[in-house]
Amino acid sequence: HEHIGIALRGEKVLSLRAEAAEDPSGPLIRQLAKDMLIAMKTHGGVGIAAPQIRVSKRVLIIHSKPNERYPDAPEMEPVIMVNPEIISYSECFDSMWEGCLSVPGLRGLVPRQTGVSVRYHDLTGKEQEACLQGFPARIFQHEFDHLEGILFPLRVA
Ligand SMILES: O=C(CSC(=O)[C@H](Cc1ccccc1)CC(F)(F)F)c1ccccc1
Ligand SMILES: [Zn+2]
Repeated sequence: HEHIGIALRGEKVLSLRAEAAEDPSGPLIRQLAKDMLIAMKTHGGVGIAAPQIRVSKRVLIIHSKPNERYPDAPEMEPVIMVNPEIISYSECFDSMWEGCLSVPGLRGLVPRQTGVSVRYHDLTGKEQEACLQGFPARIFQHEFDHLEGILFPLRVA
C-alpha cells in the first residue's frame, strides 16, 4: 500500500478548522477512514485526525492500546468519529505526556480534563454518544484539537 504521509507542524492544513463532513456514511468518508487507519497503524499512533493526512474534514480515530509510556492504557477497538462534538467536560484535570505524529521527536506535559462526554456520527451515519475517561479521553481531546487547528505544544503548561 502506498505510504500515506503525515502532515508536519508548519503545514497550513494543520492550522485550519476542519470542515464538517456532509455525508458521514458516504463513500468519501469511508475511504478517508480507511486511509486514516492505515496511516495511524503505519506510524504506530494511538489516534489520528483527518487533517494529519492532509484532508481538512472533521473525522478522528481513537485507538487506545498499552504502549511503552502507558503500559496500563486500556486496549480498545479503533473508534471512528465523524463530526464529533463535545457535550461536556469533567471538572478534574490531569497532566500527561503527549506526543504527535505531526510533531516528531517532541513530547510535552499537557493539562487536560480527565473525562469528556462526546456526540458523533459513526460510518453508518448513526448518531452516537460516548463518555470517555482516562487515556481514551486524553487521546480524544488531542485529536479534537487537530480538527480546531491546535497542536499539543500550544497547550503545554
Ligand atoms: O504512540 C504514540 C505516538 S503520538 C500519538 O499516538 C498521537 C495521539 C496521542 C498520544 C499520546 C497522548 C495523546 C494523544 C496520535 C497523533 F499524533 F496522531 F495525534 C504515543 C505517544 C505518547 C504516549 C503514548 C503513545
Ligand atoms: Zn496529534
